[in-house]
Amino acid sequence: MMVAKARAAPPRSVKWRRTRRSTPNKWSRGHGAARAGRSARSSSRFAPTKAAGSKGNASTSVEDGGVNVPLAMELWKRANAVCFDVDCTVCKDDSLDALAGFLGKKNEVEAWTTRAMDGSVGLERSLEERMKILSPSFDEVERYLATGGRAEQRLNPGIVDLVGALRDRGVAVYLISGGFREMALPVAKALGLPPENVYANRMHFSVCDETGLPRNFAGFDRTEPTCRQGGKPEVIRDLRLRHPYETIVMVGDGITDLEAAEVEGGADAFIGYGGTVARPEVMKGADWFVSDFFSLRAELRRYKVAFLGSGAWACAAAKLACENASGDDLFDPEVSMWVHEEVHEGRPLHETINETHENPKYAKGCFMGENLEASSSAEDAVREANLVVFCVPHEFAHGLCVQLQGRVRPDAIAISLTKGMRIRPEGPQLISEMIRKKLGVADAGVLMGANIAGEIAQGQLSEGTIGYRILENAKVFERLFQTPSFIVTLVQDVEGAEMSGTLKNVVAIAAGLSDGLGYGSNTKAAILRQGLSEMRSFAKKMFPTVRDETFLESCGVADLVASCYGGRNRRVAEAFAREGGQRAMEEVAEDLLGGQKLQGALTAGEVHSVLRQNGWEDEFPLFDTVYRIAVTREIPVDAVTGFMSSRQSGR
Ligand SMILES: NC(=O)C1=CN([C@@H]2O[C@H](COP(=O)(O)OP(=O)(O)OC[C@H]3O[C@@H](n4cnc5c(N)ncnc54)[C@H](O)[C@@H]3O)[C@@H](O)[C@H]2O)C=CC1
Ligand SMILES: O=C(CO)COP(=O)(O)O
Repeated sequence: MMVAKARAAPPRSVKWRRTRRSTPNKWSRGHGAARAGRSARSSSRFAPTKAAGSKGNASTSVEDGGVNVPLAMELWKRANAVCFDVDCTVCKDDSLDALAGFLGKKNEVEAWTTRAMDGSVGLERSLEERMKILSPSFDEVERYLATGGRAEQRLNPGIVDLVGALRDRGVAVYLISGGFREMALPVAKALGLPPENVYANRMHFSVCDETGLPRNFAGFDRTEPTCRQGGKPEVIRDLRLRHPYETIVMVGDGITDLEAAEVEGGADAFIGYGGTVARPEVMKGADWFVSDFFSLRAELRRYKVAFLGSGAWACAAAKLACENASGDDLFDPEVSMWVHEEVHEGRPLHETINETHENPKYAKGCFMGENLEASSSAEDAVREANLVVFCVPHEFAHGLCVQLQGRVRPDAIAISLTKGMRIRPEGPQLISEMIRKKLGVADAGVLMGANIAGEIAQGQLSEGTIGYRILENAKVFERLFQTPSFIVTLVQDVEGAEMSGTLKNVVAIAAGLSDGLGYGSNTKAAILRQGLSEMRSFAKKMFPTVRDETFLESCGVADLVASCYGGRNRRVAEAFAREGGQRAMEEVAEDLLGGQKLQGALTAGEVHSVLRQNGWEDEFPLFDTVYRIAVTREIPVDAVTGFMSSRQSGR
């Protein structure tokens, strides 16, 4: 939650800015946010980066940076309203300076503009002095606007696109100018903004008695807040009263813009713009200082995706994500992937992946896309990510989460593709829950479903189910994974989806045993039926909120069918049964899977520990049987159909 603004309206002197308070909650967000203090986090993205340099009439070389870039970026991405200053921000020049140039009074006026913008005199005084010097007639203003002052030629590079992008995603855009409406309205028009979104001063003109037409300058409207110091925050406070905006960001080049984010009810973040003039006081005080609008555009709503894991499913899912990320403005096109380091054919695996964009050991033939960047460091892979896709075999999940504690952006949202659970003395924990808690991410859902990796890598039609808590986040992941051949459905049942995906691996072992024994379709159907029933009961005992309907989705019955006919658990169990259960299932898996990991046998052991702890073995005869055949090997392989006799005897 946001903390209240500590500072009252700033005094006229510029000195207050040097003693800006430092707020401890670096990552807070929401309505009425106090601007945060300097960030303790540092990363290549957040550290000041060299910008292309100042543009327009700027003379200083500009560095991007700011006192709290991560928070400002976050607020920028979630802003409901953005207020732009006009002169030297949206526009390459100051309209009064330009009008002065047109009237041959440039030097006198410019000196007063600079004094207002760097804060050495109050805005009202500066405006008064400049207008005294200019004193334009109505005709002169009109002629200026029709010639040198044409809005289209005054706009800074990138602003039209930026405003368009903001409006496309439903962000309200306002112009708040310390200049005059006469100059600001054509600018608003050029940006496609309605006049009511413009806050600026108004000129008065005397009226010719004979023609009734406006003639000479007769002062300006002193009731407009924009004509005085503290006027911009006043406008923003007023916007908040009239609209339910949770987050408002101010963008500008001057002290009066910075001030808009310094007071209670003002903007939640201030982005300093140095593309025209880079003012040292503004650079010093801005939450985020940029030298052009392109960096704001690039950051807008961009999700940076990182995959944790590089096995068969991780690679097939990354292929979907890379395809979408490269063509959808919502995402940063570069997708990073953590690769558990190993040497494959004499080379570090991540190097080979970076060269070929394919994982030759775990997902041969699955070209993920040129935009995939593999790394052997999990920390590096997630550093900039705000979308984390977790897909490691479940036995490695806890270790990886511990390793990454405090290394993931807290505003990140995660999705787990891992099928499995964690057993603790106090009971089972969903992997998604562990991710949320250990990694400290804002939300974690799951993507489950009938997703045999090789088939998805080939582009065969498949379905997936996203189990979510927060719909908005699920929609982002839907957009990341859905393709014409991978159809995603959303269910508000993380526990149901994740438990289904986890438990079906145990049933798939039973199906493989049945295949290995040479039984036909009827026996396998009985295993699937019993398995589905036990999956549902177990899931509900663990998590009472689990919904029956979830088992009818791809993550339920469809995954069960796919895995019991086509999966690795089935295949390994079949081979195990053919050998008469002579070797441990892990050994058989090692022979057959070339390093890929079997989840079903481990899960059978984990599920059994819960059954034993609660005395539930009899209620779950299939799960119990799989454990005794595949894990402890205490009963023969052909006991797999024993659950049928237990039904007969009413067990
Ligand atoms: N393969 C599939 O068709 C599907 C798999 N899943 C699930 O996805 C999860 C990941 O499976 P896959 O991507 O298929 O992997 P995989 O089984 O194909 O490959 C094993 C992965 O584990 C990594 N690894 C080995 N030692 C490790 C260690 N000490 N620490 C961390 N990682 C290590 C390997 O580098 C490799 O990336 C599993 O929970 C699985 O059930 C879900 C749907 C489909
Ligand atoms: O989860 C899977 C399919 O949805 C893959 O299962 P296997 O690990 O048994 O291949």
